Amino acid sequence: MLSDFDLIGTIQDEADVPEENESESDAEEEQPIVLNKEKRALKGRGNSDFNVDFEFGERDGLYSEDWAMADVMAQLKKRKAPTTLDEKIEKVRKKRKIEERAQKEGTKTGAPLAEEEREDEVDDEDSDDAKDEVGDKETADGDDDGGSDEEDEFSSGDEVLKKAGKQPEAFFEDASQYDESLTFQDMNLSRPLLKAITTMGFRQPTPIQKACVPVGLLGKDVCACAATGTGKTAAFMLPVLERLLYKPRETQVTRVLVLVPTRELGIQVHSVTRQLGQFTNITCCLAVGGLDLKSQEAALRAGPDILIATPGRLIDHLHNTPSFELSQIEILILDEADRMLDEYFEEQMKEIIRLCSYQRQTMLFSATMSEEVKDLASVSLKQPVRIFVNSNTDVAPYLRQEFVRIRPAKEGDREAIVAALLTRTFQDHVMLFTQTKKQAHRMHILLGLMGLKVGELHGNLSQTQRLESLRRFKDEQIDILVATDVAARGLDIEGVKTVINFTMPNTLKHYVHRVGRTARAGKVGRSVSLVGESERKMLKEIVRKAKMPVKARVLPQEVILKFRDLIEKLEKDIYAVLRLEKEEKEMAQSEAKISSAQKRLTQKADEKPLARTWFQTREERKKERMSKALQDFDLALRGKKKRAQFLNEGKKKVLSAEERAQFEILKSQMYAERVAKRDRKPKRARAVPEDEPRETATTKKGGKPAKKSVFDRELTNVSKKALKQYRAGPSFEDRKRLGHVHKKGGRFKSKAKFRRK
Ligand SMILES: Nc1ncnc2c1ncn2[C@@H]1O[C@H](COP(=O)(O)OP(=O)(O)OP(=O)(O)O)[C@@H](O)[C@H]1O
Repeated sequence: MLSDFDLIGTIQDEADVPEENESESDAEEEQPIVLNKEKRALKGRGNSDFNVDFEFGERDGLYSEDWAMADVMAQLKKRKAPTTLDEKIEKVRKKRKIEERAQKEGTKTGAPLAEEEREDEVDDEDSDDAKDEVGDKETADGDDDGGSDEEDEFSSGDEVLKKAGKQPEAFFEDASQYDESLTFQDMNLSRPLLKAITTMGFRQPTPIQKACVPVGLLGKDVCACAATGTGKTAAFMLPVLERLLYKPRETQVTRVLVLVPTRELGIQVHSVTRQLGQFTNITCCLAVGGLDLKSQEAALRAGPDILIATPGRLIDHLHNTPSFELSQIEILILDEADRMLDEYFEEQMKEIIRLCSYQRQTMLFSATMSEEVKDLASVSLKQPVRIFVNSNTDVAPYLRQEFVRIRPAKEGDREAIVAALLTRTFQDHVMLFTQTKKQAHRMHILLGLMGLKVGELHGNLSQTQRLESLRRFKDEQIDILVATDVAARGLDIEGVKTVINFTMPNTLKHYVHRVGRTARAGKVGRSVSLVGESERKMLKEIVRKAKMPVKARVLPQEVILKFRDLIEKLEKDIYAVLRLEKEEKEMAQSEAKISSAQKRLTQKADEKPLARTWFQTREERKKERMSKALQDFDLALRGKKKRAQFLNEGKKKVLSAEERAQFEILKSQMYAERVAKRDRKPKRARAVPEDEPRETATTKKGGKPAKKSVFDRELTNVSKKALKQYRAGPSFEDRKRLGHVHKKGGRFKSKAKFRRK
């Protein structure tokens, strides 16, 4: 039955998460019934991309990272909502309990059960778990027609070399092979760094650290790929710190820029950097959104050695913090490089790279790579070294991947299944990913009403709320963190045992990052993803790429029904919590209006704060956003009237469980379609017209002219051909086709006349 679902192992629902130190034996226990040849071979010799003998050093437990976060926490705005969401949930829960008790006392027979009893009842069903047939890998892959071009280009270094018998085109050198016996002591690192490494409990370098640190120390440009949780942060930060120590600053300027896609990741990288540099005098500053602008400005003016930033906030500072510029940047690092170069950050990244010094070392890191990274490597890096310790979309080495099938027309079961999994099987250290902020919020309320300890993390929250959720999850005050993809990349939360995907993520790469929040630093972890009919394609791809057995998890139908029933009964309470939230929000809004009006009355005209500037005008920014949004909808709606109807109606009415799930899936489909379309588009290097003004780091601030912008390099390095073509102007045929050629005396003008001088 399940064989047509392309899975190669089945687990009963009660199967629990293995203890971390049981990873090997557990893997043995749950072997797939049939392994294909490829997997048998892999099992026999271990995973060639990841050294299975490698062990992460034990942390000594004494070290705490709290001090490294202290100044960041001090920047948070202390504004607090009158009541937290959990307090509202508790209020509604209590009210419901009182009502139920009163009802029970009134009518002894036929009364609904108290909530705890309902939960117990559901828990008792554990023993009824169904067993199911399993398919095998051979069958699973039967109708899958091979990998994409991208996969070929970004498969592991060994594979590429074997296949092509030559170096990959865009890269000057491949250094994916590393010296396995290399220790931290062999790396020529200074004593303060070695001391910090020991203090942090790192005993031996991870494979990516062994491969990257020596190359980074040589000052070479690097494009590196290694699985999630394998220590990429230290892999780029150690050579950075060593180079700063080796070549001390002459003037107090910022020499290293690390760009990250999310605020939380910025805070984390900043904290790791401070820990690695704790016995040095290297200074490090964090400039991410959501934190206090003024204290960031002051810190930037002091010229910290290393700056860790998110693109938006960095651009804000570049335009509004006097005397802060990037012309002295010696090392530029893009962490999560494929994300940094995707369409979302495209314009901002162009602006930042343009303002960076030409003479710099550039390092790109991610667990997944994309065409955009390859493009940047070829246009903007100097003879980059390619270090692919893992292939492009490998999941973490000790991750056990499971999937729950959502049957056709049963999309509405998703909430019930997740609730069942979280109450019965995966009760703590769980991250639950949803596609939309709205669904994340709903799941927080729903699970909270069921008595679970839950928090949420997504872009609709204030920065204080976001960090508070993370802290509570790390401190084990909450068991489940419901998050959107904002938490999918880079976050290193110790002890996450399980990642649950409410729907399959946008793309395979998103999947790799989400499930990468568990099974980090050599530990085991588990992912459970709900897969509906329309998401099977991605599942097939995951199964095909998996190096460890992939399992199907089956929940008994009666359990799902019980939870559906429970959710239905809680619907009223969810509404009550949402209403409390709305009331509180409206109240806060009117208070804010009154206080800002009062402020305006008392403020003199010349006291008004200066408006901050941005590299795009308001109009341009709006236009860019609109064009992306339109593209989104255009793609999703092409020939799909049903979707249009759904979207139109969906906004107005209260959605059913089915519709909510469909909306989640639709969101990721829209994204995936857009990415696919973008990848299909032939890429052309941008040639800068000669008359287009080129603003550079130094000319902008009124200094001497800068040497070369990134686009100059594009012109000289890659697109010589494009430049030649551009200078030559459009060909005669092209102009004729475009109607730019006028007949003169019945004859076309000669070709030569249309060539630009
Ligand atoms: N040599 C080492 N020995 C022991 N632990 C290590 C070592 N290097 C890194 N770690 C730990 O491994 C964990 C994962 O590291 P890190 O966050 O840098 O991974 P990553 O590869 O950047 O992951 P992602 O792709 O998700 O961003 C961290 O907790 C880090 O402290």
